[in-house]
Amino acid sequence: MAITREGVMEILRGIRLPDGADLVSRDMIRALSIAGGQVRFVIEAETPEQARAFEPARAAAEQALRAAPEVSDVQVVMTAHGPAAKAPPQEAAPNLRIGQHPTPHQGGPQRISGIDRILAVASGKGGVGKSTVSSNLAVALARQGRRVGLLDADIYGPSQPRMMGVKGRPSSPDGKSIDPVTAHGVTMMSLGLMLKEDEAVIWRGPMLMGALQQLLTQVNWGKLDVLVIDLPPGTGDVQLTLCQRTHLTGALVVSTPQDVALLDARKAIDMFLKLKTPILGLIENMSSYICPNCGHEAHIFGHGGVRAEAAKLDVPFLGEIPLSLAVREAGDSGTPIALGDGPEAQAYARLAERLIGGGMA
Ligand SMILES: Nc1ncnc2c1ncn2[C@@H]1O[C@H](COP(=O)(O)OP(=O)(O)OP(=O)(O)O)[C@@H](O)[C@H]1O
Repeated sequence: MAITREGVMEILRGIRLPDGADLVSRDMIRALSIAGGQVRFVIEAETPEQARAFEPARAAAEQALRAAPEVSDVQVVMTAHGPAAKAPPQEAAPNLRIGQHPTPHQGGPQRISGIDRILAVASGKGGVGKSTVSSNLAVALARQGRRVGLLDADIYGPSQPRMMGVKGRPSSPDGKSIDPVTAHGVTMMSLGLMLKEDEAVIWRGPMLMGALQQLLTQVNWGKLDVLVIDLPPGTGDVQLTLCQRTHLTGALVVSTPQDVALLDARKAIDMFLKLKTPILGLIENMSSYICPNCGHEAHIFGHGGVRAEAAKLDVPFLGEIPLSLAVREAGDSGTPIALGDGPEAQAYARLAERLIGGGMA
């Protein structure tokens, strides 16, 4: 018989932290997944120091679960929040307004204080997996010890709250600045958290630019090694404003391998070239499909198109992410696949390693 969620929690209640509390009463367990006898979850500490102090508890949790007869394999990952405070579950300051006209701007692209690098994740075409890549890349970078922020700038269709499993409004201590939320070791902010569910954004360009400016400058990001920005698809106002006003380390362009997506990816690349934003590379998403039943590999959207395009345009090819049901399910359930250890998580770990190795993250 497989172990249940309650069974796992019961075992974890027995693991004492240095101050006598336990992992469950402290609400530190995230992304618990039980598949057959395999148990995986994340322990989310509040600071890197706390993560270090709680390491013996992580090891004890793994050992205690392994000893359970219904459990065949255990993986427990410890992640730490950035320095930003965890937001209380409800109520932002009622007088905080998101969506305003932008303030006048002089001079070239500005740096954001406390943030060392900014990566913009872009795509020419909608639905190619840009938001999925952004959240998973953020998680993979955090797992490799980076202090990571994730800004959902997909203002018309913010999907990061769902993909990162975050609910509730961020708080604002003074009606001007906004405390971001944290999830899976990543500090994050999305316009989706400031809107009521089902509320549509019906702003014109200037309001959009003002909202983006607020999200970049009024959020208490704390010290970050890297901020990942999930852009809206295409080549519109948000991209233009971001590249002109903010000092970006560079852009990562996500595409699926088929020609129609590549055509639009080329337009996005052309835009970044014109705006003099470095293109750090192309990522092929939904690259190949491995049937979970028989292991057959199928190339539903083709394969290798993005690598070939990168060679043609003389920009780096950063890697392939397979098309898999697990990626979609993980995104829908708010526990990005990069938290696990399967082939998709490994693809993201390689991508993160490559960016860190190149000084880009
Ligand atoms: N590698 C993958 N395998 C399977 N499903 C995927 C993969 N990547 C993304 N998806 C799924 O495809 C859908 C679209 O992905 P996502 O929202 O990330 O795309 P997007 O490019 O950000 O879209 P939008 O243009 O709406 O912002 C989601 O349901 C997501 O879970």
